[in-house]
Amino acid sequence: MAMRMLVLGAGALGGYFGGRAMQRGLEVAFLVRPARAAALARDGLRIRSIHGDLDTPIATLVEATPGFDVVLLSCKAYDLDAAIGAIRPAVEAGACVLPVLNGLSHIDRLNAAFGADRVWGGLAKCAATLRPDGTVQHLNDWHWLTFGQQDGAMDGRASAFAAALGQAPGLVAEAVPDIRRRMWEKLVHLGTVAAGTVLMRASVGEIVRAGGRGFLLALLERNAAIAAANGFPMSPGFMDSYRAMFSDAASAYTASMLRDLEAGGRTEAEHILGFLTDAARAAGVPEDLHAAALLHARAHDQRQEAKRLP
Ligand SMILES: NC(=O)C1=CN([C@@H]2O[C@H](COP(=O)(O)OP(=O)(O)OC[C@H]3O[C@@H](n4cnc5c(N)ncnc54)[C@H](OP(=O)(O)O)[C@@H]3O)[C@@H](O)[C@H]2O)C=CC1
Ligand SMILES: CC(C)(CO)C(=O)C(=O)O
Repeated sequence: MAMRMLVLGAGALGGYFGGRAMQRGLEVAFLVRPARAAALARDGLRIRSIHGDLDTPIATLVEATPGFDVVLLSCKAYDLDAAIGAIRPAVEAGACVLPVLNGLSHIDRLNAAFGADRVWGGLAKCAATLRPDGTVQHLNDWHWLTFGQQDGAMDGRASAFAAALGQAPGLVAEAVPDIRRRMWEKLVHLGTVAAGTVLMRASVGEIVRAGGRGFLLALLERNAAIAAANGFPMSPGFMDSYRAMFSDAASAYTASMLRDLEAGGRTEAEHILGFLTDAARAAGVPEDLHAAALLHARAHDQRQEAKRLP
């Protein structure tokens, strides 16, 4: 019998991974709020991607029901409390939660709500955005969904879910025994691109061409030092590949946080930059660059909330 997946949210990542899971034969329903439900009923799910477009009607729910194996949690961090309430009926009926949120601190909140045996670690290396017309736009060729049970077990439902999703262009799903380390690696990567591109309001290439390679590499080194202080040193190979990425003068790469800010949306500043600023302070790592990026995003969020954006 096909595995059943409930996706909370049909935004950029929820829409992308949910659509790919449908293509792989899983039974997928999207738990959405009324405005998105109405748009999806009218237009269906539309994905535009280098790995193939998708236009399909989808099943939506406005209240979670029992009967799912996995809940893909794909809200922004600032919506987490409401999302926990929304998925509770599915999780209490037996589903596991696979969060794709960036950052780390949501795991503790999910554990407190549902118990660690129901909550997997997870991360997405996939750049996507929801266009104003509701289309999910995949932005590059990254297509990795990585997850794992927190106890590291490789014989449980996480492995079965990875096998059901498979590994093919468009979506490479992998269950791993060391998801905490993988999430720290993602945070070192994301913390660099988010703090760097948000603070400078420019792409990696634009920052490098403006003379900011050292700024980006300082952020990378500091994020790696924070991870190491928390028990997760980055490997030399990891650091070499990300030093190269953050030195590329031709790169158009930006973080989803910069896209949110430029679209006039709210940012996940506290969840990502606030966490890293606190973690830098606790680890004795210089915090000034993170603190400046946090302040910049916080100030934007205040204007955004007060509807004072130009
Ligand atoms: N986009 C990217 O490239 C990447 C994003 N991430 C991380 O993934 C997470 C999701 O990001 P992204 O997909 O970009 O975000 P989006 O804003 O595109 O999508 C989030 C969706 O969650 C929905 N949502 C929020 N709360 C609820 C709720 N209570 N019930 C139903 N739906 C809800 C929103 O619906 P509504 O329309 O009703 O507001 C929205 O559609 C973030 O933590 C981000 O940092 C990680 C890797 C890459
Ligand atoms: C995968 C990555 C780093 C893509 O930029 C991301 O998570 C984000 O921008 O939020």
